[in-house]
Amino acid sequence: MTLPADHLVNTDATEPASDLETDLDGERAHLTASRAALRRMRDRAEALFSTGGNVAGDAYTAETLGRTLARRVAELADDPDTPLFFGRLDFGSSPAAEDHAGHRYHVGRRHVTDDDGEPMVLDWRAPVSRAFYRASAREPQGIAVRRRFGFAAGLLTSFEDEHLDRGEELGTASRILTAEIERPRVGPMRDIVATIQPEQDELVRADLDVSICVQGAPGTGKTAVGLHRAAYLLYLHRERLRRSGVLVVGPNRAFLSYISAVLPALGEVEVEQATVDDLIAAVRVRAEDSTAAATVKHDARMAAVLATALDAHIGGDVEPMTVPDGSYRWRIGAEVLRRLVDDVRAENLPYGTARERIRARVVSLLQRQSEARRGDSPNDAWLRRMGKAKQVTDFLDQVWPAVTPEALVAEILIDPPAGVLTDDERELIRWPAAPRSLKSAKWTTADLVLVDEAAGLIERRPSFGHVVVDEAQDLSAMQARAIARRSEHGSITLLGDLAQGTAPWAAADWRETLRHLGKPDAEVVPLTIGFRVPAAVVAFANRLLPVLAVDVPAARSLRNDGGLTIEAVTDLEAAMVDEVRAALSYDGSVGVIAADTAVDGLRAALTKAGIENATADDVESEARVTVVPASVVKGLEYDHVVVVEPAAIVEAEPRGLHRLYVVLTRAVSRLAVLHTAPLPAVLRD
Ligand SMILES: Nc1ncnc2c1ncn2[C@@H]1O[C@H](COP(=O)(O)OP(=O)(O)OP(=O)(O)O)[C@@H](O)[C@H]1O
Repeated sequence: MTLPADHLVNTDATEPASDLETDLDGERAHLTASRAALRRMRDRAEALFSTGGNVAGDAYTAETLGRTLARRVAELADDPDTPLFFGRLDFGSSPAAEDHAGHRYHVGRRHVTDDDGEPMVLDWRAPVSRAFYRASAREPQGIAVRRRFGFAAGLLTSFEDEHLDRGEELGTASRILTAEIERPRVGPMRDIVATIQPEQDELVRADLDVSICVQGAPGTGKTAVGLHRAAYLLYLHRERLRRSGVLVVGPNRAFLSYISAVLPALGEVEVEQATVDDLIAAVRVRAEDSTAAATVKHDARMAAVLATALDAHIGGDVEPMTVPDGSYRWRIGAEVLRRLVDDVRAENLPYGTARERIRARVVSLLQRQSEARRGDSPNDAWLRRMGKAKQVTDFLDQVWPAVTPEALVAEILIDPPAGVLTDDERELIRWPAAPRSLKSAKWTTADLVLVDEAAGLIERRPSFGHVVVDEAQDLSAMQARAIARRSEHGSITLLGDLAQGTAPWAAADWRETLRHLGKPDAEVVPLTIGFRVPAAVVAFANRLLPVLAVDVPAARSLRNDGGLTIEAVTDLEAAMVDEVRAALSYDGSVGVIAADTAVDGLRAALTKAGIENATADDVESEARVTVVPASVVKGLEYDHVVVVEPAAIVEAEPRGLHRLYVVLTRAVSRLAVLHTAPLPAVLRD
């Protein structure tokens, strides 16, 4: 197929159109050959997978091999709608080209090799591919020509060349980049591998042991950067991260559904994605706190309250111990036992680990006596029996009693200790009555952070190799500590925007959050190019910034298209239905955003008008219209956004203006604001 010349974009005006078409045909042939090679790779992997069980010696090896091969088969899946490659690098002959001088590489989503093992497509994460994202006219990094490909429905339709060796560079003026950014959104979030920008790439390719905090205005690609960094790190440190794991933390389930397809599309299927509450849910939530009570429970001082309360369990009176053992009786004096407890205490272990350490030391003292008397070493069964001996357990229960996380939290909620909290704060969190049992306790969402903190004091938990935390401005100190416990030996990518902080405890400065996360020295890096929100909409939303009391760097929108309408109406539902109908005449998704309490009414109005609509967490829905409560819209985006009654959104919560800022920055193309009540003063003309 030959395309008309205007489909071809090329910075080299000296090249005649027919040459460009020949070039394009050559690229299409390479695409077809690469797809065929990928299919052969997959066939081979599948054949290995089906025989893997026979060749592997034992069941364990067979299972491990099976898992590896199954993942390999999944990795090699070819999606006909996503291009196998999106770029090409032609290395020149300058010294910077090193071993690649004169070589040409296609860059894509995964490695594809021909039957001789020669690369046909390089994975975007490979070291050579870095130049695709970073090379510039000023620093060509050995590249003579960088080519970007334009695709439509899986078909290669155009390309753009930058002769970096001749000082040509398109940067954000690239038409292929612009088309990608302006492509209508449908369904879940997509990957951005073809168009990662240099400032983003620097973050994506940061080393595994580096923790970073990214502060970026709405739509600057923070989420995209975090997910691509996870994929990059998994590629580079596959074995290490498979053992320890990679975790992505998002603000709510609607957001997690929205981003859930990005990593699998990049071949990464083994990343855990969770909200903080999911991550720490150890008890069933059956009640809600007042905001004031929750704010106390999320305060960092609660860590000290719990630690002190736990410490108070240690150190009852020590009596000498006598343990019967057949015809023998072993004795340990009080002084020896007291010293043993003090020694373990000085080791600063988690409480439960320390209790077991004391048990082990007592058994070892008994063992020494037995060896001296019997002349041989006791077996494992004897050691276990001594460890469980009533006298040993009684001693432990006396000096270091077992405590469960729930019991410890219940203790401080039944009678909040004085010392750290003010009297008012203690009354706020006090349970009106002690529950009959821990099972029947009316735990709240905020109690989850307390139970998790208590669990962390009692038992150390395994650390992920890398944790990506999105919308991190809303983390409370206690939530940050919960994440710190899960990333103690790993690194963190923290993503957020202080201006979008809506939680009562939202961060005012990143250093504080980083300190609670145990990464006080992580660099705070700004992202400043906006890929989502059109400039006119950004300008409107930015009028709120001065009243949000945060110090954040301004961003520049790459989008000069799009539209903004603000309309005072008398019938909100009718006006909303009209707006949605108008939006449906364009391509792309439509999001209606309103105060949480208004959502059901708006959905009913749409349904009555015959317009199919869905909720934000229903990603399977075919409906183009989604009605989203303002409280869950963070991180999401729609081509057309209809915001209904901003005043109600602002009034619904203490940080309502921050919420409105989030709501107004969800639009990719058009934003319509409908109101009956006056807009907040700063938004009025
Ligand atoms: N380099 C890029 N090329 C193309 N599209 C991009 C690029 N970077 C980001 N985008 C797109 O811009 C949109 C916004 O990105 P993303 O959701 O990651 O921003 P964000 O900073 O997390 O926003 P928010 O603050 O609202 O959560 C997404 O559709 C994303 O795919």
